[in-house]
Amino acid sequence: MPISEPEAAPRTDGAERGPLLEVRGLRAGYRGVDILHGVDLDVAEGEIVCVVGPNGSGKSTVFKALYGLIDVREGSVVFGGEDITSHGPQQLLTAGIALVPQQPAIFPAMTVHENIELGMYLERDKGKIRRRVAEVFELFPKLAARRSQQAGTLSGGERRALEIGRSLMLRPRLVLMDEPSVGLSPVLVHEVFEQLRSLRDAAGLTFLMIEQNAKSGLELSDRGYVIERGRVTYSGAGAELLADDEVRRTFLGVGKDSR
Ligand SMILES: Nc1ncnc2c1ncn2[C@@H]1O[C@H](COP(=O)(O)OP(=O)(O)OP(=O)(O)O)[C@@H](O)[C@H]1O
Repeated sequence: MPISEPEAAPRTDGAERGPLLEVRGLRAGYRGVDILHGVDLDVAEGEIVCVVGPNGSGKSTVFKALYGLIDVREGSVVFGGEDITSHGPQQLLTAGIALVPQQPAIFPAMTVHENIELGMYLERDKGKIRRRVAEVFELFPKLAARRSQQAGTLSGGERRALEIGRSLMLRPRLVLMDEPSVGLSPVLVHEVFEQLRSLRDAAGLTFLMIEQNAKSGLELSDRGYVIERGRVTYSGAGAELLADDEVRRTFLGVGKDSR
């Protein structure tokens, strides 16, 4: 598939070389106060992994620490065998990690095509940009059909797809997704999550997401981590966690909706 053509960064074999992303003993917080008290998590190549947990448990803080937005006080983050602890956003992009933020970051007055191109705004080689845009449109046929449409006229699900598509312009190996379900109706949440799954299957992408919508997130994911008060308290296959009585009682609400 396009994402893994020759220009792409060489892939490692997760089974032989360990996880693509390896987080060990992550300790981080704000103004001298630790929020994360030694978080460990792994993401293998081609996996979809979801971090869930109650409000204020530290999910966003994990992402901020991974993405170099706050200082890591202790612990390490290794990506594809390279120590990337405390790398800033630009270094992480170069290393092959993209972040799709929770807040929509599209430019509504620009077309879908122009928004996608912005994923490579530092690139001067027009041919390369054209080829990458074509790859993204191949993965997102619905966006391709709307390429000349103003991005501001897209539906919520299409906007999310646009942001994901734009993040793929630099051919990341790992995409961090900050609460992809936020602001979307249940139907659109399902659509976006199906999209992630098909991107994984079609383009071999790897996703690590945080989700408040624990049920949808874990249903979609290969594996999940539950974070409580800055510590991982459960981990396992998404389906296993969903079936676990304690996890259901604590995070999903027995007999209630997951949110
Ligand atoms: N910039 C900040 N300064 C100080 N404390 C912060 C800051 N950001 C978050 N916190 C605190 O860190 C703790 C964890 O917050 P975090 O946003 O990581 O939780 P979360 O699990 O993502 O929550 P939610 O599901 O509500 O988004 C909370 O107690 C929060 O008040």
